Amino acid sequence: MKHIRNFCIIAHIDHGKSTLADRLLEHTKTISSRDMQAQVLDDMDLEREKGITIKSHAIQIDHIHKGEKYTLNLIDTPGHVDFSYEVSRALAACEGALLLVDASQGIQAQTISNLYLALENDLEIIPVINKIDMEGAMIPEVTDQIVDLIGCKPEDIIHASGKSGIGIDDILEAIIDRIPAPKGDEEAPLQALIFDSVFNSFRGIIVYFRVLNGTIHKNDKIKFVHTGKEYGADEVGILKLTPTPKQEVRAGDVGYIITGIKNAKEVKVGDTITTVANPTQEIVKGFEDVKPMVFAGIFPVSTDDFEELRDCMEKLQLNDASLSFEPETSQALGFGFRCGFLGMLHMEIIQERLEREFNQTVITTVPNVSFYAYTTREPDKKIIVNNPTQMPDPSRLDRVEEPFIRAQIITLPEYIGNIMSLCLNKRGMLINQNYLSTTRVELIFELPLAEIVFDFYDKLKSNTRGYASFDYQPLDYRESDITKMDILLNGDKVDALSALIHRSRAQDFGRKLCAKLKELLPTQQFVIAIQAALGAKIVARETISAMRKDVTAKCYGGDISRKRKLLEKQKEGKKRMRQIGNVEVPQEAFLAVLKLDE
Ligand SMILES: Nc1nc2c(ncn2[C@@H]2O[C@H](COP(=O)(O)OP(=O)(O)OP(=O)(O)O)[C@@H](O)[C@H]2O)c(=O)[nH]1
Repeated sequence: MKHIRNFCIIAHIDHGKSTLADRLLEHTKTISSRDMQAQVLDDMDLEREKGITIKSHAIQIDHIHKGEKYTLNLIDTPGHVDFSYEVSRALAACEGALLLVDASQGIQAQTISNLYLALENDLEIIPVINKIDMEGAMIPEVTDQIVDLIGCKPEDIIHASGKSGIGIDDILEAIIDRIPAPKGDEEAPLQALIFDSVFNSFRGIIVYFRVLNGTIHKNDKIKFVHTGKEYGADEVGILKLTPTPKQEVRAGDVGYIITGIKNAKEVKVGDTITTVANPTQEIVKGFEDVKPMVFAGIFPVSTDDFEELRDCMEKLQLNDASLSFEPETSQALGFGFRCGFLGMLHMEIIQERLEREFNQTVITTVPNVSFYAYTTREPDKKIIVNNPTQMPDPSRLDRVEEPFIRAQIITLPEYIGNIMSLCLNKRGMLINQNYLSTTRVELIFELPLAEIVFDFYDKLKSNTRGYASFDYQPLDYRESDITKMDILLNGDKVDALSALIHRSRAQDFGRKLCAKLKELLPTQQFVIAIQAALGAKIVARETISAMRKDVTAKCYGGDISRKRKLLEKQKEGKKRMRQIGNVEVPQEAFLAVLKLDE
């Protein structure tokens, strides 16, 4: 165990984690140059296409240092704020973290939040200034920022470039010298923490764990403490580039196990594995349950596929413990699921994974945050509203509360004005303004979550020409004037298009939404009236006149790749469309809220 080091790489998004991981793997010959490809750990197609890490990835590196052989378990983690739950789980399996800071960008919002997560887990931090090969590298400035932030000495900071390979030896040496070896007793009863799992169509369910105490052997009879279920350890092993079977995995190490688990629900991330013969008395402290930030419905395009969709969602949940869902019925869309996501990017990824990995064609409905509502009859009883249809009728409604967040924005002083007007426009309040140096300022705002989940990040970027980073934490619930906006097509209310909105915005929102729907709904052989209503009051109206129908020309508004995708989908025989009354509604229309023009 003296020769094991478990570490992860944490950083703000795009500061170069995956590229640095590639260099570490290459340098230690974990991957031969023949197998090497850029961002080798990002093995999902989606990760490669988007150039972002979505999942944490574990891999074992063998490394000889001063004549002794070491085993280094590396866990690469995502940088985007939507995936910080992945990061916190990865941290629990490590004793140390490389904290990368891009030399041209300096410390950004997620550098700080990920650092705090690492410190909460008592990890040894190795600060690294990365991308020093870049022309815009500001090494002295970034050094000062890091020294200020973590209170280390300038000489503790390693200078590196994942691109050109500078500093890789120094990093390997620091991992071995500075990160403590794992503690634990190989002879004690088995205690292994499940930190991830995945459904593999050939092998079944693969569970990833970190052994804290004891040893897990092939063919051991094991038990999951939380569920109480017992299994045979058909295969145990370690995580090389591909899973590599072993006779045993000992305390301190990271590994995988394959058992005959059939039901995805039996595996819970954060659960403890022990043996039936010599069970541990202690449960490892698991992970906090994730709190979803955004809710939306996911419906099969054809109602017959509901059970199949449920099965796929359960399998996907194995690999993404932050996804939550429960059955929902919509008048317009039939049976589906109300799902909780960590953010909009997460929602998009889930939809894409369902389509790519599980071959499902789904419709996603208007996302909203979770509100609390109270009725006049029972003013103390909180009703959780994750779906506009759960909002009590206005005549019974006492009050509504909405979630607020604390946002931290780091930017250049010249953009303070733009950011102030953006945040005030989003019903935000400035709480603090703090100069980190003469060229960098940190702004703290309190904002309603509903105002930031959809397009805030994009707006922030465009208002600051990219010179702002952003992170947020949930704060509390505050009373607010939230109202339900209904959409009617030819006089029929379409529940899947309803939205919850602050009253001050409602009129304007209704008008824009009707205009957008007019663009997105295909013209049909009859007139379609689109109306927005607050209670019984119609606040906006648009009309689509009758015309001969041309599905692709109208509903995808000229976006070629979307159009091609639609055509492909149609070839497969399933359109992402729903017939509501006599109106055909394409997927895009359900998400029209996200595309409203300012
Ligand atoms: N010049 C230079 N560019 C780099 C270096 N390391 C990474 N990059 C570039 O920076 C971008 C982001 O790198 P990634 O390794 O994908 O960053 P990441 O932190 O893993 O991103 P996420 O996982 O999505 O958070 C890519 O375009 C890389 O080519 C470096 O050392 N020097």
